[in-house]
Formats: sequence, structure tokens, C-alpha cells
Amino acid sequence: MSTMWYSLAVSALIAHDSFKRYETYAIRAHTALLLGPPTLALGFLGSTGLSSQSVLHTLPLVYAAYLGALTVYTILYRISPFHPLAQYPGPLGCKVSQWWMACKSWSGYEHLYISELHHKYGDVVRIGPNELSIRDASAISPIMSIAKGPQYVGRMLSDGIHLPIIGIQDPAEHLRRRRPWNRAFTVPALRGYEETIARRARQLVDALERHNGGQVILGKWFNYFAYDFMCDMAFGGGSELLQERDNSNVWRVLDEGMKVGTLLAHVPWLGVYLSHIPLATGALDILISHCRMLTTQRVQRGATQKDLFHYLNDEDLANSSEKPRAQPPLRQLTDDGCLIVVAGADTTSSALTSLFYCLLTNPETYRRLQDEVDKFYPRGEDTFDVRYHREMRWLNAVIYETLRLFPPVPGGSQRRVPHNSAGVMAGDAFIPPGTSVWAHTWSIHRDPRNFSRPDAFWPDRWLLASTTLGSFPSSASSSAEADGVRDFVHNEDAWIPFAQGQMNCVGKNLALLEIRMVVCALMQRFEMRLSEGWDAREYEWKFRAYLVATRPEMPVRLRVRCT
Ligand code: HEM
Repeated sequence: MSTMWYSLAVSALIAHDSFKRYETYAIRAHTALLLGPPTLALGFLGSTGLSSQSVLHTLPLVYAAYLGALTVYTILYRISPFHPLAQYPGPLGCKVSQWWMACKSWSGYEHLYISELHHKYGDVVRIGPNELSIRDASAISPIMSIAKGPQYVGRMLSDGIHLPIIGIQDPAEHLRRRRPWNRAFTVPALRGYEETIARRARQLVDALERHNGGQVILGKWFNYFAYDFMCDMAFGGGSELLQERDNSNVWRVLDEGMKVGTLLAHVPWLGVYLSHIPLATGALDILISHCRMLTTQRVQRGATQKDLFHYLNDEDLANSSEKPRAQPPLRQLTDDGCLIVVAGADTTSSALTSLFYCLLTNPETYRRLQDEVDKFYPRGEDTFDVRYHREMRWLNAVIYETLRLFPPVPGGSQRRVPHNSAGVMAGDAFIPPGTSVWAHTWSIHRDPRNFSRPDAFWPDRWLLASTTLGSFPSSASSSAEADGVRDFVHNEDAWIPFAQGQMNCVGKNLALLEIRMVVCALMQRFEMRLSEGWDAREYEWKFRAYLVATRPEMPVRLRVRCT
């Protein structure tokens, strides 16, 4: 009998080592490692001549002892000085289990929690048993060159094999999958989407005009706009929220699905298990099935215009010498289709809502932008003619500053150092193999070592520092002095709302184009102000992160301009 207990203890040790070494999400491997040894032990007991009743009585004890030993080994190892991340500080809960951060993420304030941890522990914090968050700007570039992390396995209820491009961990496969995406966002391709943006933005303006003198929840309208446009742009149509409103609760499903997805991002293995149970995750299941349906319909229907799937389905290569070896599998296309709505619509709507929040709480900035829009697009001038965008320095400064202060993906990007590598140096930190690591956008954007007055909405900083947006204006310089900013700090490398490097946001230029077109159209047509009685501080309090930031309802009064 004692030999059996001893063997069980050793088996638990071996199982712990296998989990640690291979970190597999394969359900068969989990079953074998979790249930195999105690089942064998019970078989052994049966063969010693023990009655089946005694074996049955011992059964719970054997399983409990084995799983208990496995749990104890795991916890002891994670908090021991032998763990590769032992040198990095962090809360005990984070070191012990990923469930700690999973629970924190449910509130939507994970970005603030991690920011607090950085204040308390410094630039490198252990936020999971095998996970680090880094606030040091010099670490951004090395982190962004590492392969993607496993969060999307859980987030997308993946089987661990099929994933949208954003979650592909093998760099060579990511590069292969990225090629059609890159073709879809070249300058000529972007030009092809301008008319669709303009059509939807016109529809937005018309719909808002019907509320002249009244109150609207502006963010909702941006949701409708962004979703309708993204469906046009990706699938060649399929949504009319601007016309019909959100009767089928697309956005509620999206918000709820993202919440569940955020929890699962911390425990990817659970996402793999739930992917085998139909409707186990409610909204997330509905969201993913809906996106799969849109993609399948689009692929079966074929192209009616040069939409995103024109490129993702290699239709653009039909007459080219660069012919693909084979048509992309439907599963690959539907996996990417699931990403498009979240990556393309939710983020852009979040950015637009935050931008108008910043404008409406900063009347001077609002007025300057109004003047700039009136200068380039006086009444009667087509705001959808994008040729002036580059010259609109204040508009660009306002956009950059909004994305700094309220990044639509506040947590940033996760990467994972491959198990079979030698580790990576990121800034001063050594990141051992098998470690997931985040460059924490929220903390980096609000670090005074990167940006003066980091918590203030101060678009002038972009003019002050500008190399890309124009020359250094003397008026901005004096306003900095008046504001008491003597040692002006501005580190553009630390501005990462779209991440950085080859695996960054491929839709960055499309997003900026959409934002500029919508802002110009709305500023030319309307005067806006926040509804009286609404506490503007609510926006910051209720700005939550479920991968993409969910924004509180912001009531706005608007009036059609007479000029
Ligand atoms: C303001 C709007 C947007 C923001 C702030 C934003 C931000 C981001 C971020 C932070 C990532 C993660 C990159 C990484 O893992 O390092 C990402 C990835 C991605 N975004 Fe965006 N995004 C925006 C708009 C868009 C739009 C309009 C599209 C168009 C469909 C898009 C498509 C994608 C795709 C496909 C990826 C995955 C890229 C890859 O892994 O290669 N995004 N985005």
C-alpha cells in the first residue's frame, strides 16, 4: 500500500513537470496527466486482491491525494526561489494562479489594477505564475518582436489550433497569414474604402440631424456607424444599424462576449474546454457564430466590391503572377472574420467616443478644432475629400492625444517567449523562455518619464514635439511655459495604441482615416455640448477594459450649425 502512495506522489511530481514543460492545451494530455496515475493506482489495488468495495471506498482518497499533491507541488514551485520569475515582484495571488488576474479582469478595471501594481512594484511586475507586465518604454520594441501570446486561445474559444491572425503564435505562420492583410491595407486599397466610409459617415450625419436640438447618446451612434462600415468593408454589407437601430442587440452581445472572452484570456485552457460545449459561454458563442455566418455568406456569395475578403480570400491574386498555391481554407477565413468586428468596429467606435468626450470637456480644444475644420472645410466644402487631412495639425494632435489618454486597447499586446528559446532581454529585464509578457499600454502612456503631465488631455504636446505633423509652433511653445512645463518630455516611441512592429495593428491607417472623416463631418455640421446634469467624471470612472474599452453612455446635446 505504501508503495502505491509513494508512486502516486512521484507521478504527481512528474505530471507537474510535464505541465510546466509543455504547457499543452490538449484535452487528451490533460486527461492522461490528471486521471491516468490515480486510475492506474486503483487498478493496482484491485490486483492485490482487495475487494471491489474497498477499492471503491479508497477511490475518492486516491484521486484527492494525487490531485492535492499536484496542486501543492505547483503552488510551492510557483512561489519558490527556483521559479524563473522568482526575482520579479508581484502580489502572491498572481504568482500562485492565473485565476487571480482572471477575477480582477471581470470588473473591467484590470488596466488600473496593473497600473497600481507598477506604481507599487516598479517597471516589471509578475502578474501571473508565468506572466510579466512591463512599463519600461525601452522594453517595448524587444517585446513586440516576440511571438504572440496564448490569450486568444481562450478569448476566441479556440481548439488551440485554429486562431484568427491576431492570436497566431508561430511567427512564420503569422507572417504567412499577414500577407493578404497587408495587401488589404495598402494605400490604393485604403483609397478604395474611402467612398464606403463617406457613405456611412453621411448616413450618420443625416441620422443625427433628425435629433437637431435634442439629446443623443453619441457613443451608440458611433457603434452603429463603425459596425455598419466594418460589415460593408469586410463582408460587402450585411448590417444596417444606422437605419434600423440595434434591434437584434448586436452590441450587447459584443460587449458581453468580450467580457467572458477577457476572463478566458487569462485561463486559455478553459476556453479550449468550453469550445467543445455548445453555447457554454452564451454571448461569446453567439458573437463568434454570428461572425462565422457573415464570413461564410460572403465567401459563398463572392465579391461585389473590393472588400476585405477580396484580399483575404486571395481573389485579388486571380490574375496576378503571384498566384496562391491553394485557396485559403474556409475555417481560416471564418477565424479571421471573427476578429474583424472586434478589431475593426469596437476599437474605432471607442476611439471616436473618447475623442468627443475629450473635446466636449475641453471647450478651448473644441473651439480650435472647429476653427481648423471651418478653415479647411467651410460650409459647402466636401468633408470627405481627404486631401487636407495631413495638413490638419490640430485634428491630428487631438486624435493622437485621445489615443494616448484613452487607448481603445488599454492592456496592450501580449507576447510569449517560446519555450525552446534562450529568453529575451527587454530593457533591463531578462524574460525567460515560456514567459508571457505585456507592454502595458495604459501604464506606459501615463508614465511621466514618457509624457509631461501624463494624466492631462493636452494635444499641444504633439505640436510641441512634432516632427511628423509639422514644424515647432511658437504659440505652442509659449503655452507649454504658461502651463509650467519646463522640462518637456515627449517620447513618441512610447505611444503604442496600435502596438508596434511587424505584428502590430494592420488596420491603423484605416482607423485613422475613419476617425478623421467622421470628426470633420460632425464638426462641420453640428454644435455639440454635454447634456447638463451629466457628471463628466463618470466617463473616466466607467471606462472599462474587456480587451477593447467599453465606454459609458455619454449624453450629448446637438444643434445643426447655421454658418
Ligand atoms: C483606433 C482603432 C484601433 C486600435 C486602437 C487598434 C489596436 C490594435 C492593437 C493594440 C492590436 C494588437 C496588435 C498586437 O498584437 O501587437 C491590433 C491588432 C489588429 N488590428 Fe487593430 N486597432 C484599431 C483598428 C483596427 C481596424 C479598423 C482594423 C481593420 C479591420 C484592425 C485590424 C486589426 C488586425 C487584423 C489585428 C491583428 C494584426 C496581427 O496580429 O497581425 N484594427 N489592433
